[in-house]
Amino acid sequence: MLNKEQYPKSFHELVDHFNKIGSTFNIRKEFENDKDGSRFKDFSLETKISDSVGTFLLDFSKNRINHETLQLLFNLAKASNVEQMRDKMFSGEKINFTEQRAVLHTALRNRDPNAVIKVDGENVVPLVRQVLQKMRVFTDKVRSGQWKGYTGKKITDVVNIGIGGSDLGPVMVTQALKNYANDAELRVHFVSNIDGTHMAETVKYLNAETTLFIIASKTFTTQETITNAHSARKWFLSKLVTNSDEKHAVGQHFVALSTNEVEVTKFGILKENMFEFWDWVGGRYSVWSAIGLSVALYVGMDHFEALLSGAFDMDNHFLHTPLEKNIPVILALLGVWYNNFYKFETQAILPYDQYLSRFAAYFQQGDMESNGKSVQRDGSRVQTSTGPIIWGEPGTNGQHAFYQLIHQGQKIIPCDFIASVESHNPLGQHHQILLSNFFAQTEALMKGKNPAEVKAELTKEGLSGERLESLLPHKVFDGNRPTNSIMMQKLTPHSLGALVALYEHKIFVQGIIWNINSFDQWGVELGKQLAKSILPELADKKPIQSHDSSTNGLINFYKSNSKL
Ligand SMILES: O=P(O)(O)OC[C@H]1O[C@H](O)[C@@H](O)[C@@H](O)[C@@H]1O
Repeated sequence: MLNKEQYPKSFHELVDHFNKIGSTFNIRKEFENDKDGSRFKDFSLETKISDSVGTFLLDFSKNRINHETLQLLFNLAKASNVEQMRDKMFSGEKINFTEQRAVLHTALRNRDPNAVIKVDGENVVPLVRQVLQKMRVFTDKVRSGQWKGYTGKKITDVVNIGIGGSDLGPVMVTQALKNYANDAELRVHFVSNIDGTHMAETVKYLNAETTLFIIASKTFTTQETITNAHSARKWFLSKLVTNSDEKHAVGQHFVALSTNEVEVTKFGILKENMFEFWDWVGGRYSVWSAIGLSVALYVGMDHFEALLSGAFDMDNHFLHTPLEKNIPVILALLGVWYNNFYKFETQAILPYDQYLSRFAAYFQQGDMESNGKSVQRDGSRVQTSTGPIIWGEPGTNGQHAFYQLIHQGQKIIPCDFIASVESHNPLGQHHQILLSNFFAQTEALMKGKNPAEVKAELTKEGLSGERLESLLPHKVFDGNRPTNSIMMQKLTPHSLGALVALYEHKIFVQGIIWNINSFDQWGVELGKQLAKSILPELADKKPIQSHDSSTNGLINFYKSNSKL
């Protein structure tokens, strides 16, 4: 039950509004009554983000909303102090109060030459720019071949060892910007999983003489990353000839991205080979920091900085556009409408772009680690639903996998469809076929197919009588399934930066409305703690009794069957 005092008046007005229209609202009917085509005009935004990013079109007309719904949602955003909290975040206030940290991934991509952003009285902008400059010098050296491996050869392969925010961003962005890279010259690989298979399969065909390892870890204490880093070093050292200078060789092949200089140095990585970032950069927002080094190596520093500029342009849109025209705010509010009033639990992100194949996976962490919370800022229990379950795959692959459920399942899945007008690979008719699917899916999800339409279709196919009647219900589509469509001109470093920042800000706005701290992640701790206590128990074959019967049973099964 909602506690009336906890939610602003606008929330309760939305409850009433939902009770009035929620169960009967039909998007198809709205379009059927939309004789002058105003629904698209009223519920879409064509916004030029900047010259370099270009125009984003957000069509949100295929949602279960009318003008009143939107107005009430904007009221909710205002009553929740979204604008004030946004300004606090950008100005470096410690809004991540459980960790007593500022939330300043936006400072990493601030391109204003005169910007001043202070944390504890210190302007962080010069620090950010120093690291960017260091990244430029380093990436230029590696890419040009000036940086040599221990036998004097040019680096051909980069292995980023990291997990969570120190992996997913670089994985997603290097994939997205593959067109800007040259795999014949320099390839990137990612090892995240503690499963030895990940490391073993990655280094299998690599040449130690031409491989550079990046150890990416904000804390430099993450078990998976540090274990993988030690294994990488062991593999690397095993490839050296007997009289090599190990320390020197490691120096040429291992660099670190971290906030923790002490641990980096302990590992044996020289300070000059450490690229620093700061505790006010959250792991899942760190691709804009030194954590993006693998991206910069792969596509070059100019393209990496273009990514930052694109994000900065979206930051400015978010900062300076009234809520009613603010793309991240609108996406966030639509999500709140479905999450808190319709009680839809999941949200699919469906890019019609092979380059964005890891985009949904990236925002699984971005969204679910940020807003998968149950406690409000004052420590009391949240009385409504919070972060959605995020999932998705690129179209058209998803169409042949899980779209059946989206079209005809009992669950309603609001979906974001993302596509570009132009393809980097205009192979024959491929792009038009891709886009025809992109357009068709949201139309089909909205319209569905009613029994009369199915009947007419089956009759035309020559079916009648019992066969027709028995088949009919199976071919009916309810429709009324909500979608957003986001279109941009082309997937470039600029537009990608803007797109990622757009989703980051969507997550931010929702976190503010739910009154939670979107910037800590205590929920990942418990499993880690328990794993640490279980590890020593796996050292021998002696059965254990220290857990519940299920956990004991599983551990003892392993122990009795392993070759310990
Ligand atoms: O970069 P690190 O410190 O290795 O952390 C890696 C990941 O660890 C945990 O899962 C969380 O804290 C994530 O937010 C983080 O991205």
